[in-house]
Amino acid sequence: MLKIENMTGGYGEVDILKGIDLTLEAGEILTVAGTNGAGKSTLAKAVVGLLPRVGGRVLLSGEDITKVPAERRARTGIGYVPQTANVFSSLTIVENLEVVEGVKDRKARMAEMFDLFPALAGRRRSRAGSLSGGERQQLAFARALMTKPPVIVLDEPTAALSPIMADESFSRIKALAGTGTAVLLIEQRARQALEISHRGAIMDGGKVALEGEARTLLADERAAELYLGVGH
Ligand SMILES: Nc1ncnc2c1ncn2[C@@H]1O[C@H](COP(=O)(O)OP(=O)(O)OP(=O)(O)O)[C@@H](O)[C@H]1O
Repeated sequence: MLKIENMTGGYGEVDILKGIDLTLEAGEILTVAGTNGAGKSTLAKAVVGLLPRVGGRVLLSGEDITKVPAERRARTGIGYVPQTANVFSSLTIVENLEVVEGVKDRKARMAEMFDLFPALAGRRRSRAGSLSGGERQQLAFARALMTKPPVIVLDEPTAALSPIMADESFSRIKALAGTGTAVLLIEQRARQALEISHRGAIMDGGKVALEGEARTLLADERAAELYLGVGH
């Protein structure tokens, strides 16, 4: 579904990404974990088309989309929920969903989103600016799902959430993958993320330091010691 080949790039002249190869199948969750500054968010931006300078290739269903602008990627295939939820604060929840472009059968899709995010359903006429951080994150997630993208990139979706809300978020992500969506999941809560993932990649210094089946990484002592933290 998604193939990243020898991806390099950064914000200026310096390469933050130093040759990343990753693949993601339909219905698969791939957790990308790693130390602060390893380049996880930069990788997410490169995949969705928001990094100023990118080398290598990104293929979506076999099609080279490396040069496709971010807006078109968003409309046709790759949903993105950035670290800081991008919602329109002055618009209501419903309006935030109404303004997403490229949505087929909008009414039915909005109903599905309210089923998936009951907390939003109860506040549909509230302005996004009045929502809690967690609710805003859910709204950003719902906005990204409106077009039914085959691939979704989530940049630390649980960062602003309480442990209970994070659990809910992980369940939702798992259910989403169960419907066939491919999920690239960047997470600080690496252990929990790997527990719902099929595969994992651990980044260090702009490269993939370790990659494999999620359960293998969870059992890997070196991964645990260096990257997954004790007690997480
Ligand atoms: N907008 C930017 N302009 C210039 N450099 C940036 C920008 N954003 C990030 N960087 C740099 O790129 C490197 C990788 O940052 P990135 O945010 O991708 O790491 P990360 O693995 O997501 O870390 P974290 O877990 O802290 O979010 C860091 O050295 C950072 O300073």
